[in-house]
Parts: sequence; structure tokens; C-alpha cells
Amino acid sequence: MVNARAFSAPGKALLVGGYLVLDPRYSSYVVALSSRMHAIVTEVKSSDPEGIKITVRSSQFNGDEWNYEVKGEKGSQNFKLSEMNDKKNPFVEKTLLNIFTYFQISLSETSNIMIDIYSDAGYHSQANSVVKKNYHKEFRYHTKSITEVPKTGLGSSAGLVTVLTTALVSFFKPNISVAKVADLNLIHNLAQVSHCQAQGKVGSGFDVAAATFGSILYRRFDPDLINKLPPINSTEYQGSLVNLIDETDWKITAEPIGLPKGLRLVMGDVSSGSETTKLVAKVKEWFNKNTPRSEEIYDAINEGNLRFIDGINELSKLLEQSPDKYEGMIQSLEKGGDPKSYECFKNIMDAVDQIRENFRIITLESGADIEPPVQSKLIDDSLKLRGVLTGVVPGAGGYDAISLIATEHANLPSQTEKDSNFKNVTWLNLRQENTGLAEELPSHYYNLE
Ligand SMILES: Nc1ncnc2c1ncn2[C@@H]1O[C@H](COP(=O)(O)OP(=O)(O)OP(=O)(O)O)[C@@H](O)[C@H]1O
Ligand SMILES: C[C@@](O)(CCOP(=O)(O)O)CC(=O)O
Repeated sequence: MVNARAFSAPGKALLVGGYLVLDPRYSSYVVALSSRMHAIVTEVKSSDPEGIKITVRSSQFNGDEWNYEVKGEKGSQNFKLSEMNDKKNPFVEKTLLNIFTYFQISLSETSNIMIDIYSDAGYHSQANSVVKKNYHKEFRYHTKSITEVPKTGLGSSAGLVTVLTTALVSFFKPNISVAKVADLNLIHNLAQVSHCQAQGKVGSGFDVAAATFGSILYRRFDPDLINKLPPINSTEYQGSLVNLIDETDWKITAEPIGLPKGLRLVMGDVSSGSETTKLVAKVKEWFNKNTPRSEEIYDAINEGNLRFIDGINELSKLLEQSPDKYEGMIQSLEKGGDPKSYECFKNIMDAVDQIRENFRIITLESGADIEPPVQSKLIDDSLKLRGVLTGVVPGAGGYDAISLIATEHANLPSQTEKDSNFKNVTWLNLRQENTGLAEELPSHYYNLE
């Protein structure tokens, strides 16, 4: 029997908390999505006493494959990792480097490793792709390499690093379980470090946290935890990494959350794309130049964020305590009734108005197109559709996508197909799904045709 294990991790949408989440004082609401990244790790017996080979295959992307060789002394930290064909994937490379450093692997006693990566359709534009499937899974195969296929912004790199880290941890520490909090923390910490290093910056990490823990109320770690690590090729790195992963309290908050039954998240891809780093740089510059007023604007957004979170919790309570009343409200929303006539709905809508209003001020003043007028119009048009409660530009905003909260049965594609206001929108075929990392059956990925 082949020694293999498989795992999957979800994509994300940062519904409220964009920009503020970069500061550990603020909480954000992160939704995990049904589009998932998958990794199947297989042991390949080897007789080479000097080193081990690791192949990472992403066959959906024009047969992309990275072939690494790790060489070094037994149990040594002076190992050398190289890609044999000079092919680059910084996310894979940094993940491997950190795993090998953390586990102090005895290279002469380890088998070769084969890892197959699969990503669900939602992460990438589906143009020029064909479906291959088996009874359990289906994936889209593209004619281009991973770096050339347009992304939808669900956090493919965070999903990749998290699931690859999990697969490798399971290889070197076979008793790990995605049901154990300590194991999730280990995976989360390792994946955050690798992801930040591969990105060349320390973001808020909400994407790796959602890939690990699922839908969460998130508060970030102190960026200095990663900024203060010694250089990855220095002799002090191994000790500092182990200390950071095992001995340090990262003080993140990752409390499970979810939308109440009857409501769901809908993502509309606008696919013109925005560059998050440029937006973040402009907002930072604006913030620093405009204190204390910029702080007041952040506080007003934070108040809106907290009111939104409270509003969703109130709805969940209502569903529990008065299910008939809740069901009536959902029915009314679905039929196009005025949601503001219900206090619980009104609170959520007002909270989102407060957030959007303030982001429009930042957009105007900073030159960072967080909620530019075309996106405002698109959200406002969406609010007129039957079944839509509220809507935002998720994450860093810009021209990537819009996120709506709508009733379970609201059919947005049919309501908008002939409407020119929505001609640039593709409603993505995905849902909120609260589960973070999951273990899968390797056989479910075999024989895709
Ligand atoms: N299926 C995959 N197989 C191999 N590498 C992948 C895969 N998906 C993503 N990657 C790696 O992640 C990179 C894309 O990461 P990037 O951070 O630019 O996008 P993203 O995480 O999808 O976007 P966002 O953070 O805006 O949601 C790719 O260039 C590749 O290196
Ligand atoms: C602007 C920011 O808060 C969110 C970026 O989110 P997204 O990649 O646009 O989903 C940056 C971050 O959290 O790292």
C-alpha cells in the first residue's frame, strides 16, 4: 500500500476589517469559503544516503512541477535546498526551508517525497480550462502555468502554504490531527512564517489564519515576531524559529464565527484586479499625514465593524430564540421587502454604511481606490436585488470583487443576467464554509479524467 495522506484548506474573504486588521488592536470578520486548496503527500522509498528529493506537482497548471533536492549532514542545520531546474516558486521554497529547519530532519534516513497540489475552481479565472474529475472531486486544468492564470483573490498562496505545511508536518510527525488545537497552532505558526517570507512582507496573516482555522473573528500577531527572526540562512535561525513556533504566545484571536442559517455570502468577481501592496502603502501614507483625524476615521470604521459583528450575532440569537420570526424576516427579504423595517437587519445595514462611508473618505483623500465610485455603484445596485441584505468591497477593496450577504435562495445570476449594470460581474460559484483545515482521503484524488 502507498503511504499517503491528503489535506485541504479553504480560501477566504475579509468581510469587515480591511486595513484595520494590520493593527493588533482591531478585530476583523474573516469568512472561509468552499473553494479549497489540496495537498496529497506520498512517500517514495529511496536508496540515496546523501539527500532527499521533493517533488511538488501542480498538474492543473500546464503540468507545473518543482523538483527540490535537500542535501546536508545528518541532523544538520547546514542543509542545502535547491530546485533542480532553476524553477521558482517562493511559496513552496520557503515552506520547505522552514519545515526542514524546524524538524532537523535526518536526511540520510528519510524517503523522497511527492506532493500533488490541487486547487478548486474558485481561485482562478476559468477561461481556457477544462474539467477533469472522478466520483469525488473535480478540478479545472489550464493551458498556462500558475503565474500566468489570473487569480480571483481568494488567497491561493496562503491556502497553498498552509496545506503544504500540513502535508509535510504529517509526513515528519505522523500523529498530527487537524482536530487538535495544538497541531493547528503548530501548522498556523509555521505557515505564517513561510508565507510572510515568500511574500517579502508581514501582512496581517488573516488569510493563513482562515486557511487553518476556518471562518473566524481574527486579531493579528505582533509583526515583530516575524520581523525579528534572524536571517533564514544564519546559524541562529533554527533556534529562533523553534522558539517562535513552540514557545511563543502569538496572542492572536481566532474565534470561530459563521453567518446564521438562511443567509449566505455571495462573491461577485469584477476581475480587473488591484494591487494590495500599492493600496496599503497609499493608505499608510495618508494615515500618517492626517493624524489625529485619520485615527478618528479608523475608530469610526472599527465601530462599524464591531456593530456589524454584533448585528450578525444578534441575528444568530434571534434564529435560536424565535426561529419563526427569523424565518419570516428571511422570506420577506427574499421577496424584495424592505429589510430596514426589521431592527436586526437595519443594525447590520447601518453598520456597513458607517464602514463604507469612511472608506469612501479614505479613497478620496489617499488616492487608494478602496471603494471607488464604480464599485460603490455596483454595491448600491446589488442592494436593490431581491434577497440581498448588504454588501462590501472585501479585503483591500479596489477593483477585484464585491461580497454580498444574501438569502440562501436568492438567485442573483438570474436577476442580473440581462442587466447592463452587472455586465462586468461574474457571480462565483462558491459559498461560505466555516471549516478550516480538513484531512481528506488520498484515493479521492486518483484517476481524474
Ligand atoms: N495551485 C498552486 N500550485 C502552485 N503554486 C501556487 C498555487 N496557487 C498559488 N500558488 C503560488 O501562489 C502565488 C500567487 O500568490 P499571490 O499572493 O500573488 O495570490 P493570492 O494569494 O491568490 O492573492 P490574494 O492574496 O490577493 O488573495 C503563485 O504565483 C504561486 O507561486
Ligand atoms: C489591506 C489588508 O488588510 C487586506 C488585504 O486583503 P485581500 O488580500 O484584498 O483579501 C492587508 C492585510 O490584511 O494583509
